Amino acid sequence: MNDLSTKQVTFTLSATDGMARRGRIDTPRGDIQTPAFMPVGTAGTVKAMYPEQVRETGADILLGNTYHLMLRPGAERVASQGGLHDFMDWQRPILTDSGGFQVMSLAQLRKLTEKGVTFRSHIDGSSYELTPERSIEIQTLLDSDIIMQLDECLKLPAEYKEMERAMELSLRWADRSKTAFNNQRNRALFGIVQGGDNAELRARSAQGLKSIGFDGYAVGGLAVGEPQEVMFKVIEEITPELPTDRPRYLMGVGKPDDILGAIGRGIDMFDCVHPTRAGRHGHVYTRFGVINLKNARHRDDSRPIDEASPNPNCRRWSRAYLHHLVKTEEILGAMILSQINLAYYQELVQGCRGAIEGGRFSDFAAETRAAWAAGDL
Ligand SMILES: CO[C@@H]1O[C@H](CNc2nc3cc4c(=O)[nH]c(N)nc4cc3[nH]2)[C@@H](O)[C@H]1O
Repeated sequence: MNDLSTKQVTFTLSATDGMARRGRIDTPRGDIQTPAFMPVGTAGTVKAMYPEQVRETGADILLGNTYHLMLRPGAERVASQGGLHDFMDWQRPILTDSGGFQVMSLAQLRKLTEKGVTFRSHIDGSSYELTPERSIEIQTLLDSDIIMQLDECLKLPAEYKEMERAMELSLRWADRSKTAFNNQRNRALFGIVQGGDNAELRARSAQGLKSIGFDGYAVGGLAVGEPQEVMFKVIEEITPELPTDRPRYLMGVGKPDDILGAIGRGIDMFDCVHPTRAGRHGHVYTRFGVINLKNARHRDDSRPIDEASPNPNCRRWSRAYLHHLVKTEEILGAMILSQINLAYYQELVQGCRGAIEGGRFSDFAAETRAAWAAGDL
């Protein structure tokens, strides 16, 4: 294992095309080509995938989830096993969220104070306290390469006063997170912009985070049920407020159309459970749009998913067989469709990277959307 303690995390912007950006994040465990899609490995596994299969789809980085790992098996236990990379045998970069989102969405009976959040586990009801300091400690115990501040993510729509309160609390927690991070150079700390769907609150949040100073800036508080146009409006208002020489990460997004639109509005990094969750539910993503393989119309269809796809799994089996696996809830169905969906997401962001380099992102986006619309599914 090389000495990770001396190398730094740095971002290099190599090309732009309108608001779209092409770059690279260098970390001690390898580099991340941006725009990047990060598969979600919630409990230390990208569901139904071997780590090497995740890599083969083209992923440079995956997500671990602080909330889930803090509950089971516990951050100290992962640390005693050598950290999350060795525990799951994924030796490339990992980004961990701070736990705040899942506390708000999964935990029971939580109490939010200035100090942090006390909550009861959704698994066994045991109680925990998550503070900005403890979240940094947990993510450091996991030996994560990119860690997130603890924040308060509000569901939308929300009242102005609520959005302001949560944004200002998140800013104070950003400051405490930065202090607790103690300027570790072998990993990065990202701040998270909050402020709901209010441009002025979002700008104040970005300004506050910039004055504290972070290695990257996430846009939080989105992909929480708001319409796509609301999400896009917030993004196009906030990205001009963010430093150009730091990565921008849109948390929890999204479907292919969301990702394409957000790249065109200046976002560099994405994560979403959608490709793997949809795969487990029989929905497969292709160049021609999404196919619901549960539908009976596939049961006699001998065609493969996409015979022109670079992914062998799109050519190997018939839709009839995949329909059968989905209907019988066979484990292999979840495995195959998760791999196909993750490979498609990587194909999409790889296409965006090349299009931005070639100054043809808007054409690429238009061609991609046209193929989705015209798809002979
Ligand atoms: C709507 O679909 C559900 O929602 C999630 C995706 N949407 C999402 N928005 C997020 C916002 C934040 C945030 O503001 N702060 C922090 N720290 N982490 C976040 C993580 C986020 N993930 C999926 O889990 C899915 O279940």
